[in-house]
Amino acid sequence: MGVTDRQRVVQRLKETFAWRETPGGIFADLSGWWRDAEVLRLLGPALAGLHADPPGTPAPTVVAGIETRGLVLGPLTALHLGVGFVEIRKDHRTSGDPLRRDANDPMLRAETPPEYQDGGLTLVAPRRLFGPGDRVLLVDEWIETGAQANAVRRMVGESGAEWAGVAVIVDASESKVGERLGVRGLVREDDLDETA
Ligand SMILES: O=P(O)(O)OC[C@H]1O[C@H](OP(=O)(O)OP(=O)(O)O)[C@H](O)[C@@H]1O
Repeated sequence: MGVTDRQRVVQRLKETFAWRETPGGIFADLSGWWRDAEVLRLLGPALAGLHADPPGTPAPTVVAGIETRGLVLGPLTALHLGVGFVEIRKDHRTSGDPLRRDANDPMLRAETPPEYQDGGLTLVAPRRLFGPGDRVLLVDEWIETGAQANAVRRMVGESGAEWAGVAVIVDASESKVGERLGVRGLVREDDLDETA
């Protein structure tokens, strides 16, 4: 992706983003991003390109994405990299899925801290989907505390695969979290003008 395309997608991301005031507080409304054909066309290459920094960084062999938005952005990025995609599920949302309860298909599991999102989250993925020899790039729309990305990194480590970092649209992480997890973002949260 050329510099111009990267600048263009960042511009469109800002233009189609909205902070919405609700009775529960101010929330980021990302629906304008997915509705915009140009954002959708440019996001995969833009997220894939983040990982090539610094130049010479070995390419990922697989992309992973956490539900919900990672299931959209991960495949867009994987398509551009020419690799496959692994869905990382939230365990409490998979309780009705018999495939997640198959003893012959063991799961990698990792928990966030218990105070995260009022009680903690357990992330799961089938163990057979990545392992030694793989470099796993996590793709997401937003990173803040890094709790979910850190849980995925532990799953990747347990599998024997290598961690290739996180490519994200909005990096709202503290610098020490970003450095520890290898986060690269298209925009910082501060770039999303509150008055947009
Ligand atoms: O850096 P962190 O503090 O871990 O936060 C970032 C995570 O939070 C959001 O997921 P969320 O659980 O809100 O996804 P949802 O759309 O499924 O509710 C986002 O997609 C990241 O996965």
